[in-house]
Amino acid sequence: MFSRLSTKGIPEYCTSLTGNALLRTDQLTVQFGQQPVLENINLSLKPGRIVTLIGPNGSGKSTLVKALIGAIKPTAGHIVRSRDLKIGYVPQRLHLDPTLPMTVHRFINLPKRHASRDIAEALEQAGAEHLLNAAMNHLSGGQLQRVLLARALLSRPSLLLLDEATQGLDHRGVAEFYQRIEQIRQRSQCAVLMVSHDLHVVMRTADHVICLNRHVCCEGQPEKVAASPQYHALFGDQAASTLAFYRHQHANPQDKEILRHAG
Ligand SMILES: Nc1ncnc2c1ncn2[C@@H]1O[C@H](COP(=O)(O)OP(=O)(O)OP(=O)(O)O)[C@@H](O)[C@H]1O
Repeated sequence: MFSRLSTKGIPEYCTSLTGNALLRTDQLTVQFGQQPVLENINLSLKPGRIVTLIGPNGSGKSTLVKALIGAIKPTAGHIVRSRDLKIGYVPQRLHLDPTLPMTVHRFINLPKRHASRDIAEALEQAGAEHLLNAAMNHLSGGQLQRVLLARALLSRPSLLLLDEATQGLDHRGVAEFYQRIEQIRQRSQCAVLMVSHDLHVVMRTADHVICLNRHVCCEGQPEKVAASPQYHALFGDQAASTLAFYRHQHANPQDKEILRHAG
């Protein structure tokens, strides 16, 4: 069923996938020197689904995302990917030389140029159409995230990977960003895997939540995860408040709409 890919640029530990998953990991394990960081991770990403990865600081979330994009080689296990998989990646941070003048237009055309029509469409989807000629080093945190999202969308990804893309945004910015991801998912039916610390928003927007602490502690639909002892052991008081929030929302569905608008 699976075969080694010979496609240039795809690491040899990645194999191809048939069936409806876009990407799957089998017993994925990463160690830095003697330090185990990820142990036996099995996950599956399917078109049109939003999967959120949560876990405490240092639990291996970014390492997992980097392994999925091929930037970190697993110590053991496999990454199994569909042949037509196209990944759009929004990094946690971007380090740009503040003395280097660069417009959004120029940044988005690095390392390769894109047609103006495609750039306009990606910026529009990311809510950044007005930023085309803005200077990169003058962008606010929220504007920069939208530009990074637009850049990731340019490849028309079948899988969008977001590593704490809402870091540093205020509540409203976080809510808007997640709404945008939801619209993109509906429009393109791409799969989304995002790393997040925004537990309330995660519980409201994800289809599937994976709780990571070197290994997968628990996973499933938000309600199941929010009620699990493993989640409570990891997140303590914060977990209790997300569960209360989730139950309140479901007991009062009219509040959902109010919250959606209030962010
Ligand atoms: N290149 C590396 N070399 C050595 N150790 C690393 C490397 N990258 C990450 N680590 C270590 O691996 C562990 C997991 O780091 P990772 O960044 O994946 O965690 P995280 O869950 O994304 O954390 P945070 O929520 O703080 O962003 C940490 O102990 C980190 O110090």
